[in-house]
Amino acid sequence: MSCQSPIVVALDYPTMAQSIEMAKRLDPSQCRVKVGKELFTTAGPAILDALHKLNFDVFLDLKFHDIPNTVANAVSVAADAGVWMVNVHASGGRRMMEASANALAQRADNQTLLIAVTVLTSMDQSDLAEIGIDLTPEQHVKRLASLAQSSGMDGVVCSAQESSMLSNELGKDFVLVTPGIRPAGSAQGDQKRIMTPSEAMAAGSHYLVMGRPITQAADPVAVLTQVNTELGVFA
Ligand SMILES: O=c1ccn([C@@H]2O[C@H](COP(=O)(O)O)[C@@H](O)[C@H]2O)c(=O)[nH]1
Repeated sequence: MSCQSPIVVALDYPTMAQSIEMAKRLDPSQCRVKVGKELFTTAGPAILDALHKLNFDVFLDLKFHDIPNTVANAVSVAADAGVWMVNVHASGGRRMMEASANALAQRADNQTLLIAVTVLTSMDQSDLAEIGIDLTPEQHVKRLASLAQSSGMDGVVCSAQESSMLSNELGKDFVLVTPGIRPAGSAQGDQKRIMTPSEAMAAGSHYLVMGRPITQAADPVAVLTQVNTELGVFA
């Protein structure tokens, strides 16, 4: 399915039925979808097949973080399942990321994007300090994203607050996937480093992950349509 929109809707639900109910209300030409830990833990790989049958591009957001052999094999199985995008943690290090990138590169005609999580959008400087990292989020994101790029990743997950810096440092083709997207007036929740959809696109983000502002809205389709319209997706 060819999707013009940069929006990736996070289907964070405790049952497969709820996620499919939402997916059926959405149009795969107007958004992609993301399967994270909650949904995958309840539904397993069947959810990927179900969403593919509905013609969605699927981002499998399991943030793999383990020894190189384990992560490379997990990424390969995700590609077998036909997901559009899969991710690992950049903090797993160069050998883990290189092994994962090599696993996908060895596949004939690989179509799956492989990206690395830098600093979670729910974290600020005080959270980093508590785990022994005496850098600003921007400094740590820059370090991990540079490592990810030189380890063969197609891009990173970061906050849109770092998109402009990363776009300048690492080039416009390095894919920037940004959660923590909050339309003006929507609840911040547990996210610390946020931006509006328009600000994020202007900063250089390629894909905008949106969960609760869409899935918990009274009219999810109306919110998605409004964001797409603001971004000029269908102008
Ligand atoms: O740094 C990260 C990495 C992943 N996420 C995921 O994105 C969505 C965001 O959902 P909202 O409801 O829009 O906050 C969620 O699935 C997270 O697991 C992230 O937020 N930050």
